[in-house]
Amino acid sequence: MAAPRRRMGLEKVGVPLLIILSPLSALLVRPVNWIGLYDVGRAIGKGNFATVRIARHRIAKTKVAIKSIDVSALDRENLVKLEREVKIVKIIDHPHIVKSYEIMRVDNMLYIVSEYCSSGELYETLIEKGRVAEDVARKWFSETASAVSYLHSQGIVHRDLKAENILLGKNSKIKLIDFGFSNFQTGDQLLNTWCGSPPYAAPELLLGNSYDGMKADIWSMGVLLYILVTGGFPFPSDSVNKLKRSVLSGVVKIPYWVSVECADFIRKMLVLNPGKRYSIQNVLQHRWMYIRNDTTKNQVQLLDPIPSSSIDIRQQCKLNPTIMMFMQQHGKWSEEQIIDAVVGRDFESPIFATYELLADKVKKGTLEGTGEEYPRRGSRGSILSGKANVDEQPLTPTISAHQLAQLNLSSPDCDSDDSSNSDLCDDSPLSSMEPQNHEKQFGLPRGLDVIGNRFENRRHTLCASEQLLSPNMMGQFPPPNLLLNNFMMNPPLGFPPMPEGQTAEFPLSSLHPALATFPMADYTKMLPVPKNERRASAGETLLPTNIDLQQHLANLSANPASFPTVEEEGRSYLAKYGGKRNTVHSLGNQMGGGIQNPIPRYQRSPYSKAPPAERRSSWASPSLSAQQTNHLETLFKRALQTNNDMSRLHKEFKNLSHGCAQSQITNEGSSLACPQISITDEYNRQHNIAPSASSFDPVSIFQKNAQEVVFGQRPATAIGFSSTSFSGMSTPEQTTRSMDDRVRSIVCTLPFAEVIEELKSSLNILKIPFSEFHEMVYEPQVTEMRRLSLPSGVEIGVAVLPPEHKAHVEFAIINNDSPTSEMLCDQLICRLRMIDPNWSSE
Ligand SMILES: Nc1ncnc2c1ncn2[C@@H]1O[C@H](COP(=O)(O)OP(=O)(O)OP(=O)(O)O)[C@@H](O)[C@H]1O
Repeated sequence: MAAPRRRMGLEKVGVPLLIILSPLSALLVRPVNWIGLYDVGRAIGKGNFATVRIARHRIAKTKVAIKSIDVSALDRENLVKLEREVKIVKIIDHPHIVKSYEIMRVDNMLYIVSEYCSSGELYETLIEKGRVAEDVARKWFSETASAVSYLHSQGIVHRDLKAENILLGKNSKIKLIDFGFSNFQTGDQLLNTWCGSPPYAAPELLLGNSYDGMKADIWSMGVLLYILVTGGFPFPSDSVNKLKRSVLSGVVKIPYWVSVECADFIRKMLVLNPGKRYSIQNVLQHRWMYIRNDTTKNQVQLLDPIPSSSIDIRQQCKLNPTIMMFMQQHGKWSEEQIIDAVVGRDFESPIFATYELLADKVKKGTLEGTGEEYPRRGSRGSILSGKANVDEQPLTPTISAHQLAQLNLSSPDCDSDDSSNSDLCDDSPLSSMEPQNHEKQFGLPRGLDVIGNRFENRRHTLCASEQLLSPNMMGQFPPPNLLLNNFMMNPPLGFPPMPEGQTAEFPLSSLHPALATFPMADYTKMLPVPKNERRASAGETLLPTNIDLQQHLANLSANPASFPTVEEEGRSYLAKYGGKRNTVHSLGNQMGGGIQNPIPRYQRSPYSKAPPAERRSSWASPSLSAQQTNHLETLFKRALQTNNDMSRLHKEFKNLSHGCAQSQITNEGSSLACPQISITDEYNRQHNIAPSASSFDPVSIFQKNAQEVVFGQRPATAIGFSSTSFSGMSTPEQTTRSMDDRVRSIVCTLPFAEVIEELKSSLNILKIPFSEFHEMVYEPQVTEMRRLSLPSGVEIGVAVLPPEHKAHVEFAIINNDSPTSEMLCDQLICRLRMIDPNWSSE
């Protein structure tokens, strides 16, 4: 039963501060809710094997986050990862990476103490607020890029970059966390271990190839930026196989509201071929990062090169005498002890952590105007002389111990400043734990009733021995897809073949001699575990290797499932979570604890807050229902399985089209919602097909390249059959349409802006309200399109299109049969013709 809820202050520890600080008394007296020099409060996060709790350092009075891991629950791969994480967090130091202060090992538990970020995960913010404006995205993304740049410059790859691993600190400052999958990578070295979260995984990882971890990080950054500016995943899918297929199709659909520069930037990061994908240097230099002056200023500041070893620089500095004195008084440590720990960067010593926490406090004091310079760790010189290398005259005005005390040693009662223990004395059950040993308090899996509701939906990163693919999912490989097959048989540059056996990337023995005796796992041989063990992000064995994939493709099932559209995902997401602050995950660890969340994280699409108008990706192509789309897709796939027997497909489409006339297969009852072939803009671009080319014959393209037809995944995408030539504009979901009399087109020779002005003023004169939307046409370069949307269901699109680069204007009546709409279109066309004698019709 959960302990009674009551507010809990530090005084509940019940042991005088000085006694607590004595190392001896710490051994003898172990109050119920502390570890080392920290008073521990509620849980603020939960991973697969870790629980993260807020805590407060007793001397510095700084809030910290303590990640506790029960090492005895880890298998050897996770043990290796944990030790690697420990090694990496000790050496990294960057303003946009969560700073670690201390590593504690007590019995079976390992504790990582780090800077506390008060504003939660970026992911939660996105779920709460939906997509963000590009300016905000730019700030967050550039801070992330700055952190990644630093890591790469240190030869470290993160390998699990995602919105869930980005926290927001004070002033919405980005702080990167979770180095559980990080590793070192030097030169041209390739990595083999599968790490990360499927929606963020680079294609080379999805294929199980060796990969360049830095380029894989860039792919994840591309996904991150996409999510920031669209609120949805670039490759929405409900299984890893579908995700893989979607990623490998090479199609990245970017909603019209995303700026040209940003769309270009995203595409440069989401390049299939890692050899051609942006590097972090390219990322930092992309023009989108410098669009606004005020942000540019920030960028320069943020992206200033961080010294490759900031630690070296620190070591040239002196220890801050005030802090030293303060520590000697309050911590009862000798000068030598402090110097040894600080200069030696002994993360396993509370002295080092105390110094660092105090130094950061003082630094904060500087920011608040105390004039103090950043006090740094001491130099070895003082140790050689047997004396602290402490300035008699401290560096620039140093705050006094008294000031420091005032700054940091606020009352232990709950208050609102950083040093407050308000989070420690919350009324969560953990704060009022019953007396028990600290292992129980920290490490063992607890029921969610104890942890608190926030974690019901907590997501995890998957580890090596966990798995994502249920046997079911493994059986759902798609039908032979030409693109995918080609890709695998002839991997493009930079996709080396999968090695026969994979090896661990980190020498076990360098972590601990005993680890060298562990047999290494052959990650390729791991078996799938049941579906209910699925995790949100995946470890080494979660995806089949290249070889597995080919095997699966050879044995592929004839039962392909369909893609849900983003719209569908968004709808079901909203229906389930209705804009509430919810994060979703599949909880539980391998040891058996936890709750199963019904929806894996990669399945979700936080396509939440865009107004309905914005969710429409194509201005004049009404959507088919999910069922209709599924049906059409099934027809298509069946045709593929019968050796491209298109005649049957044609026949079936014809039947479907008949139904269409009676509005039986439409959403809106409009004949325009009849099934049509959707051939993406990417397809057209690749094949240099101009939208107005009369030779464009979707049927023959469909027949010849049936396997290359990409089924859209976004709203308003239609697939189907049409035998007439294409007419009209290329939209993100370019749809072939018949020359329906409900669609009128005209090509003007006037400048784009003038055409728009004329249309708008005509509508104003006619007192017809309209909404104006800026959209992008991919034709073949990205071109701006303006859409005027009338409540009566008339949509007007204007774009300057090649080859003549003239303003194409298209009028479509999308959801009514009213003759007034047709008259209105005629009237508007008439006005355009009057002002443009050189107009032509399409
Ligand atoms: N420094 C911190 N400040 C505030 N919250 C934190 C901090 N570190 C971690 N958290 C919270 O705890 C959660 C789990 O932390 P972390 O990702 O490091 O654990 P993990 O075991 O590696 O998780 P996973 O299994 O998902 O990889 C985070 O998502 C975050 O919400």
